[in-house]
Amino acid sequence: MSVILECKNLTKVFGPKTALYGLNLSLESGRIIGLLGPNGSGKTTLIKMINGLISPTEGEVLIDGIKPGVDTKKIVSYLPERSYLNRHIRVAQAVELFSDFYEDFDRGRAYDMLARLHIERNEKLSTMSKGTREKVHLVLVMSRRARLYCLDEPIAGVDPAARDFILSTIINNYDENATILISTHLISDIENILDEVIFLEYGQLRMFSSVDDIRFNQGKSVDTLFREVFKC
Ligand SMILES: Nc1ncnc2c1ncn2[C@@H]1O[C@H](COP(=O)(O)OP(=O)(O)OP(=O)(O)O)[C@@H](O)[C@H]1O
Repeated sequence: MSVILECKNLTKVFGPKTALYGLNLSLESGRIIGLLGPNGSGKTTLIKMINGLISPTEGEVLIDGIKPGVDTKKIVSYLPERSYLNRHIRVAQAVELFSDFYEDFDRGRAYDMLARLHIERNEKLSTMSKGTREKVHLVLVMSRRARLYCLDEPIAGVDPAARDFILSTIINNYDENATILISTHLISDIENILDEVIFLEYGQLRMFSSVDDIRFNQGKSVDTLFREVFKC
């Protein structure tokens, strides 16, 4: 398996706050990885640096061996914490936008997922509920044939019944050689699809483990372990 993401001494300082301290991490292709940690532990900061939205203060992040930039945007599909889609457009226009923007976008895949979620092509984003708008953005992001997907809280606003559907859509639609990095607080909803988990604490790597190791060697669910490790 090849390494798709590498963080070397990755550090981000915002004024008096250090959001990430010398993070060293190496993620292999073909895995679904949960990026977990309490509020303020650095998850979004890491995802933003992978996507080149903010630059490291020290150290570096490499995607398939290269620094974030135009070339990495071709292989990384990113779902931000808050949707940037223009609310005045319709679903079909959002699909066209992604299709024009990304060579790896699969329109058929997007329309298939939208139909299964009962989302009409003609509907305006402004008239949708927040959760439905989030589903549209996730569908667009997952309809790319990317090498690395970075999903920042993908199911936070989605009802529990739709969560299962969305998670199965995620696993059924991604190429087996791709990697998915998912930041979430909804651990019990998501842990069944994860291969590995990263626990961040105060901007540092507290643990990086396979889910099988947590289940079989420690005899716990990831959710239970998280609650024990980060007990307030
Ligand atoms: N633009 C910024 N300016 C100043 N401080 C920031 C900025 N962005 C993040 N931080 C700080 O960096 C730390 C990490 O924030 P980050 O958003 O990465 O955490 P998180 O793990 O994603 O949290 P949550 O689970 O609440 O979304 C926090 O202390 C936060 O206040």
